[in-house]
Amino acid sequence: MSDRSPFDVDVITLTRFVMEQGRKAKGTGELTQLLNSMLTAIKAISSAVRKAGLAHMKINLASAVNVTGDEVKKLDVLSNDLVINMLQSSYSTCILVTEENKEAIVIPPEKRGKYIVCFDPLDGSSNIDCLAPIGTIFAIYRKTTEDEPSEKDALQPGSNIVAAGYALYGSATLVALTTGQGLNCFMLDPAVGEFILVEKDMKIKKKGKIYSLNEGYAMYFDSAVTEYLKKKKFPEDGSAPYSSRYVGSMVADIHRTLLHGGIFLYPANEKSPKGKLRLLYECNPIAFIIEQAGGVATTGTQRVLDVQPESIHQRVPFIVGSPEDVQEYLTCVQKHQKSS
Ligand SMILES: O=P(O)(O)OC[C@H]1O[C@](O)(COP(=O)(O)O)[C@@H](O)[C@@H]1O
Ligand SMILES: [Mg+2]
Ligand SMILES: [Mg+2]
Ligand SMILES: [Mg+2]
Repeated sequence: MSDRSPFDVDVITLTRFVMEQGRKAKGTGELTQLLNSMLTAIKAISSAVRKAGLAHMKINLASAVNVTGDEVKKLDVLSNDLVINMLQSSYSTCILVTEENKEAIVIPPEKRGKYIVCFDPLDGSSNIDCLAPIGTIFAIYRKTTEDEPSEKDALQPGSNIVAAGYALYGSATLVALTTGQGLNCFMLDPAVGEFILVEKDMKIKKKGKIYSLNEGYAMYFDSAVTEYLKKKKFPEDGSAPYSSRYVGSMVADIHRTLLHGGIFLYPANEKSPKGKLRLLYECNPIAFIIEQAGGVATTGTQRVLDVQPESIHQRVPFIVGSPEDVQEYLTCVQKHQKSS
């Protein structure tokens, strides 16, 4: 049909994209199975997120808190169950690590595959009730040992990631996905129930004009963060001050940073000496994604993807974004390290 037709009859769907990547990699198809199962869970979560208000799913579970001390709202639990069930039935995973389960989940032998998935089923849960954007984050690793699968298999540095992605449930539902050959974005077409390729090989700007962090903790920030923020608000070189944007859902803040450039910070502070964000299912996947787009992700003292994890819910300080912006922050860190 002519390319002026309103209906694209050769549209690149995420399912098609994943199959093509799998063919190129001459793989067994197991990663394709895994990614398609993850996408089914994301579509179901997207549908639940959009119905939550009507289905009274936002009623807080009074007493429920998860292992990292977050109050667990019903949508968190539903999203967690969806991802676990879809991944378990994909016959491609052996270990699952999720924010909502204290222990790693060991897949029964008869359903096992070679992949480990670390995921945050619902990111930004404090924003569910006010209908602000929320997301899902995942990172996929290969099992590297022959012995019985255990939590240890998930304690790999982020540099071992095979594939990583996030879903953003905003004004539309978007999936950003990389299998290590660049970052691609797909938008859900609810009429078709498929994710359509909208941004190929996405790259972040070298430098942006937006900084993003929760300034409510300013009295707890260290001197490097305090100095960095002062430079953004009162530039000494006569340039315009940066804008401040903070949604409080990391996926939303990261996607804006990817699109417009700039820097996102969840640094260590007096109240949270390791920061708040978790290495395995928040910082590593986002760091992998940002590096695929030409950005930088640091703990302030080392590249995030080089951190050797010691426990599955460990937290790290997380500073990520445009290379020149992150470098300017690191210069402040080095200056204050020298003077301390
Ligand atoms: O409210 P704070 O301290 O600024 O923390 C906001 C951060 O907490 C989070 O909501 C933590 O993620 P979860 O909602 O998955 O626990 C991030 O999405 C967000 O960046
Ligand atoms: Mg939480
Ligand atoms: Mg989260
Ligand atoms: Mg979460």
